[in-house]
Amino acid sequence: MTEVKHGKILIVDDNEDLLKAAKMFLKRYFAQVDIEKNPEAIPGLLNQEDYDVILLDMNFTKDVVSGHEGYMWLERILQIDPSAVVVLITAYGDVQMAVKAIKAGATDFVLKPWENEKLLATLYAAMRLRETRDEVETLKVKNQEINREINHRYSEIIGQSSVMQKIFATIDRVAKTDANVLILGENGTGKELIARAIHKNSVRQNQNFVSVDLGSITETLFESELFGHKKGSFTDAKEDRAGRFELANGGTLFLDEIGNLSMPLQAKLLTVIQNRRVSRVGANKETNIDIRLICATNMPLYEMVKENRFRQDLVYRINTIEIQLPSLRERFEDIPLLANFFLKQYAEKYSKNISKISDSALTRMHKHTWPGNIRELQHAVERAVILSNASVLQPEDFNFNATAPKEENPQLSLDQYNLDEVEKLLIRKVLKKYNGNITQAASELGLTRSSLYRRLEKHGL
Ligand SMILES: Nc1ncnc2c1ncn2[C@@H]1O[C@H](COP(=O)(O)OP(=O)(O)OP(=O)(O)O)[C@@H](O)[C@H]1O
Repeated sequence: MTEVKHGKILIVDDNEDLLKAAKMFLKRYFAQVDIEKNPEAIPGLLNQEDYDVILLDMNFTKDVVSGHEGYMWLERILQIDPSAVVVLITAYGDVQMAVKAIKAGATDFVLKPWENEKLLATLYAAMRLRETRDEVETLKVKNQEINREINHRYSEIIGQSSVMQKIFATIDRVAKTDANVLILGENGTGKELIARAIHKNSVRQNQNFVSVDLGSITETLFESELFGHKKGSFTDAKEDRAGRFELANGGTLFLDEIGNLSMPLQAKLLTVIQNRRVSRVGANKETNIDIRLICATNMPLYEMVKENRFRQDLVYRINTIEIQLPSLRERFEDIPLLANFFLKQYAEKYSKNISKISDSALTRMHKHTWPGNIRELQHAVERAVILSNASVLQPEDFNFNATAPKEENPQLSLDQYNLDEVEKLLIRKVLKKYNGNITQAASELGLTRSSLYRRLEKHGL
């Protein structure tokens, strides 16, 4: 079976014999080989074709050997396509000139007269460079798109209550500093939203914001996830991988659910935060890391310190600035604002002509305790928007009854064989056991937090 040829090469040289010979040889290896003896045609050609490698002579005018023309055309090419891969053709003795050209942005050079094998090897290496540059470009664009999408999702922090106003003022003050921030608050109160807002308003805004849910990382994978690993350092380490600390280098690292870390892992984390250096699992070399650290938890960290379940020295490292987010129950006055904000968002998303939430529905919302806080309100509005056919949302569009605990101590009965009902009862029971703590409930149920959220949503809990 013949190998499929790929790659587009352009050769620009004033020597027609050289052009023909090179084309004859190279077209056996590349999908397209174009030749051109007049460099003035380069801009036009680059507009028509996306060449992987351009092989460029350095002198075009008869008896001129200065190489100036080569530099000039190299510069032009890189202006048109900054990621172009240009290999220069130079005569013996011009090596100094070629080195200078590489400094000016050329990828490599070949000496005239060349050996075909050497030319081929140089072009293959140049092609690989082009592919890598293309991949990096694609990844950059993808990364920007993902960030734009996430930033859009986290773009607005709604709240007029005095407690939220104080939080906004704190964000303004701390964002510009590099101080470590600890955000405390129940599930769904907006801890990640605040962390992203701090990053977005900081000098690190154009660098990565890397979020790690420590509650969902297993003890065995902790080091490899956070610090990275070298290929072969353990069975599943199929290739070298950077950890989250390295990925966040220059930017912000958000460690969510820090209260869930076991004592041994707290010690490991403390060492890295203190030294600001990480070494990948299986590697000897350490890398300096420059991160802004934001941590969050819904656990009572200070009580845990008293009970020796959380290291005091670690708390002191992470809590330079502390932000305590209120539960939704503590800022009922923000409910109409938040509910209308979500209404607008979901009416648009699901193309529904719903303009309002009725006063009676808003009054009913004030009576609800919102154990899942803003996330619960957001889901409640989303569900109502999907299910309603009217232009104004009414109390019955919200699943308030289902949300109120129906029985104090839900029991599983042996004659209940409906799997959905059993699942619902079980989730309620476990949630009750952990006072609504999603992370702990999910861990007991053997679920990730997001799959527990999906089930809460499904059962209207
Ligand atoms: N003040 C707010 N304005 C608008 N949306 C908010 C606000 N607070 C939270 N949300 C939304 O509520 C949802 C939950 O917020 P977020 O994930 O930041 O909470 P969290 O406290 O980090 O939750 P968890 O403890 O479960 O990780 C998100 O979709 C977020 O956009």
